[in-house]
Amino acid sequence: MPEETKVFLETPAIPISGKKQANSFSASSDSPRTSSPTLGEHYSYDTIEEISNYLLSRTHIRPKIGIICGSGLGHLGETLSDATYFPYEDIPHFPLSTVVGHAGRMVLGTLNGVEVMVMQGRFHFYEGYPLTKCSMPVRVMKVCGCTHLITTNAAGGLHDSYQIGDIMIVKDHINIMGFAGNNPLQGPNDPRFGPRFPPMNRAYDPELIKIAENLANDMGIKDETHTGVYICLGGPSYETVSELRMWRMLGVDAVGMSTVHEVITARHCDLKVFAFSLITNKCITDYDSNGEANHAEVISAGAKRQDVLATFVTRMVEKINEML
Ligand SMILES: O=P(O)(O)O[C@H]1O[C@H](CO)[C@@H](O)[C@H]1O
Ligand code: HPA
Repeated sequence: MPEETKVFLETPAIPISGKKQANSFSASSDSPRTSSPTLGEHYSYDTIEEISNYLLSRTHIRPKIGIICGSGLGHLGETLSDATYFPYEDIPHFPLSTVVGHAGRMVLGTLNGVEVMVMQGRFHFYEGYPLTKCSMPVRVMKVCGCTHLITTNAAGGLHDSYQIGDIMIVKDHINIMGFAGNNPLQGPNDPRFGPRFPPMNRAYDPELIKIAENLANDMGIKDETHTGVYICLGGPSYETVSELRMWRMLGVDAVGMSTVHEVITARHCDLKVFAFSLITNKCITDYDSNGEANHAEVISAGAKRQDVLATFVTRMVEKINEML
């Protein structure tokens, strides 16, 4: 019997309570209550294991790479072979995706022969989910056996030279929500995930950044690919002209409402991280402009670039797989 099949058969099926907790902010019974309005429900290690076992007991895929698809970028999940699809509403303890362009499914399958797990849709703070909940699936990836996270997003291009459809490889972020006391690692720390005070320099793996830059060159998209700094704002309102000018002054190249909490959670549990933004709109930094940021434009820019992005991610997955 192939080793993979054996693992599948030997993985105990975990009884599922069937309880839905989407949009529920009450503390779970295995967590201490806190008075923080941003902390909400705490996911214990046991709960994360329960979710992971639910997924692994229903597929023979044993992923080493987790992928999060940003707004309008979920098409990648359709390109997997040997795929099992898990709608979020069927996964115990999972929130629901509420944003257009986020299908709300976890997919376990292979990308060019490499076993991966892909989130078609992520969770955002502005949906009403605390950051611990938004980034909980990253811990599920870790417990499922992943060693690497590729996280993608749609973002507004703030750097003058960025055009719609460009890719920005993320080299660093500004955790402005953390400045305001909102961090996904807030609350009790379980050392089985990671240390109380994880470092965040080199959060975006320098070797993976180099590999991605070379890959962009090989793919002939070097001129449309940049390496820059991402900021996650709380949303859902887009930014004012003054806010954008301020971020630009502070060294921000692309603006979004996601990713940073996922990366913090991933580094906390020692996943290697690669992230990129698709520039879906140019940030409006001119008071006289009649343009307005809108989500339809974001989705449509994603749809136009879905094939290039799928190739970019698939080839990154192959490169990472060679390093495993
Ligand atoms: O970051 P992703 O999920 O790609 O989506 C981006 O697009 C939406 C705004 O149009 C926001 O959710 C922003 O974060
Ligand atoms: N601002 C914030 N988030 C975004 C944007 C933007 O311009 N575009 C896509 N996500």
